This record gives sequence, C-alpha cells and structure tokens, in this order.
Amino acid sequence: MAVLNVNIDHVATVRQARLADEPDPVWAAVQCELAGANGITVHLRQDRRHINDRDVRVLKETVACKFNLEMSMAEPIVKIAEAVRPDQVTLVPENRAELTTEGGLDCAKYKRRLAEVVKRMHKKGILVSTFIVPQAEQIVASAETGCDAVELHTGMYANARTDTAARKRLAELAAGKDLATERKLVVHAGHGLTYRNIAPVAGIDGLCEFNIGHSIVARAVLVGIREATRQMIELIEKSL
Ligand SMILES: CC(=O)[C@@H](O)[C@H](O)COP(=O)(O)O
Ligand SMILES: NCC(=O)COP(=O)(O)O
Repeated sequence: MAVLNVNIDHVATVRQARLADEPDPVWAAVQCELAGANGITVHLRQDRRHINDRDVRVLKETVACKFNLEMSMAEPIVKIAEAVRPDQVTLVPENRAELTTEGGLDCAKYKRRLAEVVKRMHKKGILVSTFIVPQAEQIVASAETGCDAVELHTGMYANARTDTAARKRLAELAAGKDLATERKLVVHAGHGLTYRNIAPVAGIDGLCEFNIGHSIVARAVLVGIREATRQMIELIEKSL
C-alpha cells in the first residue's frame, strides 16, 4: 500500500506573498501528520522562493513522521542537508527561471557528482532518492550510484491532454517501476498529482510513496489542510 507525503512548499508560498510570518509551514506539517500523512516534503530552493532555512531546521525538530527534503546537488544546499540530517533527501534538477521543477534529474550525465552526494548523505544516515523521468538509463544510474529510491516524475502523465496519451504515460511509469524494483530501488512517484488524476497512478502496484503538494494546499484553502490530507489518503488507499 502506497503512503502519502504532503509537500507543504505552497503554504510557504502564501507566507512569502507578503513576506510575513503566516501561514507557518511548521503548523501545516503538524496538521498533515495528525491527518495521517506518512511524511512531510519540502523543497529548499536555491532562490528560497518559498521554504527557507529556518523552516527546514524547525521541521527537522518537529516532524515526527518522515521528513523528506527535496534539493538540488548544489554544494551549499548539500552542506545544509548534511547539517540538518532529514530522514531522506530527494535530489532534483533546479532551474532558477522555472515555475516548478520541469524535468527529472539527469543521473546518467551527473553520475560522478551523484555518487559523491549519495556517499555523503549515507555517511549522515540520510536515505537518498532521485527525482527522475521513468527512463532506463536514469534508473540504472540511480541504482549504480547507490541510491535507496527513485521518485518517478508524474508530470508528463498529469499534463497529458488525451486518454491515449495518459495511458501511454501510465505504461511508462509502470515499466519504470518494474525496472527500478528489479534494481532493488524503492519506488516513489510525484509531481502534478491531483484529486482528479491520482487514482490510475495509485493503482500501479509497487509504488510505495507519493509526494503531493500543490493540489493538497489548493484544496486546503477551501476545506482545511487536515481534511485535504485525509481526502487524498482516502483516494490513494481506495485505488489499489
Ligand atoms: C520535485 C518536484 O516535483 C516538486 O516537489 C517540486 O520540486 C516542488 O517545487 P515547487 O514547490 O517549487 O514547485
Ligand atoms: N516531488 C513532487 C512533490 O513533492 C509535489 O509536487 P506537486 O504536487 O506540488 O506538483
């Protein structure tokens, strides 16, 4: 059965819209956890557009479930992860001009840097996942560099315009999950997942963890974050 990590970046986006001190993502994390979330995910971007260093430090102290830090492999950010020691890091590509994460991390191209970061994270007892498109060379590079998990990028599925295109993307995700499992990687999935599109992905047997953010925070504005988290968990659990 797959579990849900709630990505609370966009709670911080609302705070940063006024450079204020509310809403506090730390308060949101507590509510998600009380609603049954398996984990809390945040992306500490180099431009600090939403989550900041203080959030990451306080979340490390307060999150009792899994704390998953999404981050690029830029050296200053890697040093922060070493100091904070989240339960897991998910390594992502990052482009300052993007609205959100666009593609997957090119693990094959940056294999040497990836192997170094994996070693440093493991030395601190941190699990490592890579956020990748479901392609064989990315899965193999993640396995060969000693990663514990991969997060398959569901953005192309989420953006599919037709049922045929969505089915093709789902088949790619399922095949990626099979290969990653064969390579002894734990398989996560996320990006662009919503209350409307979660069911077919959550129906793929063997996916262990979903990271979902924007859609849950958007719903939370209307129904509260505990209820929004609860509704998403219910959909995931119903789909298998
Ligand atoms: C890696 C991923 O798919 C997302 O979590 C993304 O990195 C979140 O970043 P934003 O919240 O800035 O879109
Ligand atoms: N890695 C995906 C994630 O954490 C949340 O992505 P989104 O649901 O905000 O698109």
